[in-house]
Amino acid sequence: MIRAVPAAELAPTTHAFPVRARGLRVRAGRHLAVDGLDLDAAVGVHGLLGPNGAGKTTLMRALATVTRPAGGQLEVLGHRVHERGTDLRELRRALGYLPQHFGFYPRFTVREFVEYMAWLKEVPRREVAGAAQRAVERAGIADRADTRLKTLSGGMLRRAGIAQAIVNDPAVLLLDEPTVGLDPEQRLGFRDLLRDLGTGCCVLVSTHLVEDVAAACTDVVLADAGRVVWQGTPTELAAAGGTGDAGDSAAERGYSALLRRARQGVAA
Ligand SMILES: Nc1ncnc2c1ncn2[C@@H]1O[C@H](COP(=O)(O)OP(=O)(O)OP(=O)(O)O)[C@@H](O)[C@H]1O
Repeated sequence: MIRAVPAAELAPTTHAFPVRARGLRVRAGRHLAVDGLDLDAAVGVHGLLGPNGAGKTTLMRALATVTRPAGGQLEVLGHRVHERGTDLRELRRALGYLPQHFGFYPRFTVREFVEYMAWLKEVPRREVAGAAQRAVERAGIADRADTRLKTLSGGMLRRAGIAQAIVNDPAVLLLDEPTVGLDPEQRLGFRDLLRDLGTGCCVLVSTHLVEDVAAACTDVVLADAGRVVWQGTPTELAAAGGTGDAGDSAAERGYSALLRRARQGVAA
């Protein structure tokens, strides 16, 4: 007898939450910079906000599998990152990561750099050139693709960093302060790119620019002292503040109010 195979069994593996953390702890040096963090992140754009030292970069590094968790659970695309012995190679092929500070060979051109990263991500050899071209176009740096990295401005270098992060069409994309150094026009363009990327990918973007999050993210994650203290939509963020809260916009006032309430809750 022939059994009808449900479509779900034929579909590629999908995860309701490509990123799941429970009680996650991650060290930065000797300091527990992430300490008891819970997070569920679905496909979409998640804006990670929080004051200096909240643990955003340390969380990104754990998600990127650069730093092993010190405790708790972290699952990325179903891979149990917290477990010793987990083979992370397959997961790394499906990740894109723009670190806060990234190293590069200054004599490489943008294209060479992006192709090199495609090769490291094990993009099939015959697809590397096309994937790199698409990535530099999406990141808005195609016209400088054959320029050496060492001659680029800070903003252009950031774009090259974004191009290398998306060259493998990642399922989880981690962008640590991607708008640093971008001028206002570039930032507006970057918001469009974020919205576009978030349609099929779980994007986590850390930034201090509350306005970028309000404009381009589907979800806001507020971190403080190594934990997620609030998660909601940009509309909910904007509605959380009042006239007495610090900030130049509704989103900024919401940010101030939520952080204050979280700290009062901790202190109570
Ligand atoms: N190598 C290290 N050794 C000791 N402490 C560290 C180290 N790196 C980071 N820290 C501390 O860990 C905490 C979290 O740092 P992290 O860089 O993750 O925060 P962040 O939210 O990304 O901050 P920022 O917004 O300033 O980038 C900070 O208090 C920082 O001083």
